[in-house]
Order: sequence, then structure tokens, then C-alpha cells
Amino acid sequence: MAHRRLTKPGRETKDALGSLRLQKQGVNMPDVVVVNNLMKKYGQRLAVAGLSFSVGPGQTLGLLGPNGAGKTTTMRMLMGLSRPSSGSISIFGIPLANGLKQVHSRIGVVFEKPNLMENLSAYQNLALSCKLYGQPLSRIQSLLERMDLWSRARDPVRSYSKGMRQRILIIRALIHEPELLFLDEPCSGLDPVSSRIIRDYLLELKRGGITIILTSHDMTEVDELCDQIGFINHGELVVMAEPRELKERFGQSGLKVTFRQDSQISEAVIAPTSENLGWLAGLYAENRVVAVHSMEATLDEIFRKLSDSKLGQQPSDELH
Ligand SMILES: Nc1ncnc2c1ncn2[C@@H]1O[C@H](COP(=O)(O)OP(=O)(O)OP(=O)(O)O)[C@@H](O)[C@H]1O
Repeated sequence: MAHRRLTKPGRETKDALGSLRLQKQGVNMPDVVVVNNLMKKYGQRLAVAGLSFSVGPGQTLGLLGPNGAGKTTTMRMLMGLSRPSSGSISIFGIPLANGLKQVHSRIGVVFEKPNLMENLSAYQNLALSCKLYGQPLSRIQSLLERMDLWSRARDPVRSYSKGMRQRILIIRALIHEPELLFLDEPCSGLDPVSSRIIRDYLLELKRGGITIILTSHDMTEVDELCDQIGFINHGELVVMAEPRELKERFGQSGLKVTFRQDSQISEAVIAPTSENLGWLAGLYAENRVVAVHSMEATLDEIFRKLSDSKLGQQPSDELH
């Protein structure tokens, strides 16, 4: 099933699709989320130390960082579940300090902990959400089919696996066709099949123009889904950039060289320095090269680099 455009009927063509068209034509649309100098203290502990960033319409931002970096604390403040110690958040141009009421119907939230009604079936859980948001029950079947769960729709949620629960949570967050979706580690601990179903669905939503903010430890997921990556360490935003830009700036591309050594085949991964290229030229001259493959820097490698505390303390204007 093709997911319907994630805006209220009637606004569909004018707002969301129109916005995307305008973006493509180079007309700047207002940011969906604007975060300014956001801080959160737990007693003396500074969990979030002054984050500022914005997310444009239709963008997917991934918040990355090591354990304890402040990602979930940031998400909880964005979701309106936790009050910032200082700083501000505005969503659709409306300050969150005024309460969630004005933006509630336009955002979808997937909490880090499943909070489904265990004794009810997936269908009943989703029917409750439909009633809450004034949505027709007819939406449920197509969403469950899309997430490959229709055959289990009448089973109680307590009999579901973790991956199935997660898919239900995502459907529930989308039942009212929000324009902005928050996901805290959407595929954490899921098998590749469940992760694939969820990621494919998120990619489909992206194509429909939804704005997404997610946290993740999975670099493949972030690389595939995110237009921007915000790397947080010690509660600070170390860098905010496109995945491609991160790889160019912080990654080290390399060459994998397969060559003959004595009567054996050996492999070496080398950085493209002049010394290494000289060594490679020598191998070519001796007709010992079997294959050379270029290797792109991975986000995993960059994650390790950025988690380094010294890099985390670089002045922000060098990195932003
Ligand atoms: N309710 C709380 N009370 C006290 N300290 C907290 C609370 N919640 C989080 N913290 C602290 O705030 C800091 C940031 O935690 P947070 O959960 O935001 O990190 P994270 O980046 O989401 O980590 P992870 O990747 O492990 O989920 C940590 O030092 C954590 O111990």
C-alpha cells in the first residue's frame, strides 16, 4: 500500500506537497524544528549543554553519540516529555514552552520503551489511537499490512516479539498522519528482517515529505535514512553535517590491495599517501597486483573518531 501523504486532508496539496515543490524550486520554507541553546541539568550533572540546531521540512536528522551523550534527554525535551533547564524549542514556529497542545496533532512520537496495552490486540491498540485522534478505523488494516502484521492483528500484544511491538508503535505514531515524527532508536535490538521493514517504511514516509528526528547507534541505519547527522558528545553538538560531508571531513578513504607475495596471495589496506602509492607502483612494476579496490570511509570509523574526547572539545565553529 502506498502511504498517504502525512498531512491533514485538504492541506495536502497546498501545504506539504506545495512546500516540497517550493523547496525544490529553491524557495526557503520555515524550519519545522528550531532548538536554541538547549540545556538540561539533573542536579549538578549537565546532561545537555547548550544545543542549537534546526530541521527543515522533509528532512531527516539523526542524533548520534556515545552512551550517555545526551541524545535521549534531548529527544525527551523535543517530545515535550521533559522540561529544559534553559534554552528554547519551537516546533512549526510555536514555542514548546507554551505546551504541546498546539502541535500535538501534528507530531508522532515513538518512545524508547514500548507502552502498548499488552492484553489488547494490535488492532484494539490502534483503534484506541484512531478514536483519540478522530481517525477512521479503516486506516488500521492498510498500515498493518504495510508493516507485515495484518495476519497477527487480532492477537494480544503480549504475544508479540520485540520487532512486532516496535512496528505497532511506529504505526500508532503515524495513525493521525503527523508531519513530524520523533523516533528514539527505532530499530534497536531488532533482527535484520524487522529492521528492514521499518527502514523501508521510514524511507517511504521520507519520500512523502515527512520530517523525522531519530536517535540511533546503528551507523548503517543513519547512513541510509538521514539527510543530516548531529553528533552529540558530553551533551554538546560536536558536528552537524550530511553523512557524505562527514565522511569527506573526518573519514579516511583507503585502498584494498590484493597482491602476490612469494607464491601466496596477500591483502593490504593502505591510506593513499605518496609513500603507499610508491609501494603500489612498485608492485605494478613487478606485475604482482591482483586487484585494487577503493574503500569509502565508514560512519563507524567516524563515530569512533568523534567520540574521542579531544575532538569533542574542538571549538564548534571549526566543525559546524
Ligand atoms: N532522569 C535522570 N536523572 C539523572 N540523570 C540522568 C537522567 N536521565 C539521564 N541522565 C544522565 O544524563 C546523561 C545523558 O543521558 P542520556 O540518556 O540522554 O544519554 P544517551 O545519549 O541517550 O545515552 P544512550 O546512548 O546510552 O541511550 C547521562 O549522564 C545520564 O546518566
